[in-house]
Amino acid sequence: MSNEKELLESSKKAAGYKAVDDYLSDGLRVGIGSGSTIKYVVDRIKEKGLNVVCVPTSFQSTQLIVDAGLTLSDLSRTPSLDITIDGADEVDPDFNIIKGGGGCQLQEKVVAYASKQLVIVADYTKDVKHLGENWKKGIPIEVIPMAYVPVMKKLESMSLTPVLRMAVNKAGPVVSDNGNFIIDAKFQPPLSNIPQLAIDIKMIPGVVETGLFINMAKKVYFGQKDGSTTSR
Ligand SMILES: O=C[C@H](O)[C@H](O)[C@H](O)COP(=O)(O)O
Repeated sequence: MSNEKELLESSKKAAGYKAVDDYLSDGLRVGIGSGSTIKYVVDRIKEKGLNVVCVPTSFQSTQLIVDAGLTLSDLSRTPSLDITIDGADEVDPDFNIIKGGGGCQLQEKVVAYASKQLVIVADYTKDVKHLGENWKKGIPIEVIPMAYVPVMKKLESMSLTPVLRMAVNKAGPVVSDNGNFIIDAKFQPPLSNIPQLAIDIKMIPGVVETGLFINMAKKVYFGQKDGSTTSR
């Protein structure tokens, strides 16, 4: 691993460990987010031997929980959660968040909404003044397949630049855990009125969910290069 990659990994680990240490205890019902930082949350839960019930937010998250030997549940059995810990692609000072770099934003938002609180864990590159400062891939938007062309046209009329997310080791588009497509709506920062933009995108017929998480997280941990964490 290059030095920069190592620093990034240790910052993810720092954030994941700190959130578990500060927020989790035996008996809690916990939403487990998705992405590379969440791996460290699961590692820490396992390391501490915490007796928690885990509800996943993706296929990847389910695998992490199962592989770690933690108790797996779902929203049918455990519809109310004490807390969800999840990653982020970017967080601005108003706690507007972009998620969905891994295409998991739909289940992540459903699980976060079922939780009393959402705690975000992220590396130092995600801590920004304006959304789009470091994250250049746009706002991930999950759409039903038959609607993707008109949804893209509508997004264009909203001054966004939509791109259908393509698979890497498969021909054609990425298919989400829910059988849908993902459009990445690129934008020129800074965005204005992000809460309204989130509503406007969500209102387009065919859109299932957006990766804009507004007013959902109250606490964010950013891992730093030296292995410490900052929070807000
Ligand atoms: O779809 C993916 C999720 O929203 C992730 O939580 C987000 O992309 C951050 O992932 P990572 O921890 O790998 O940066």
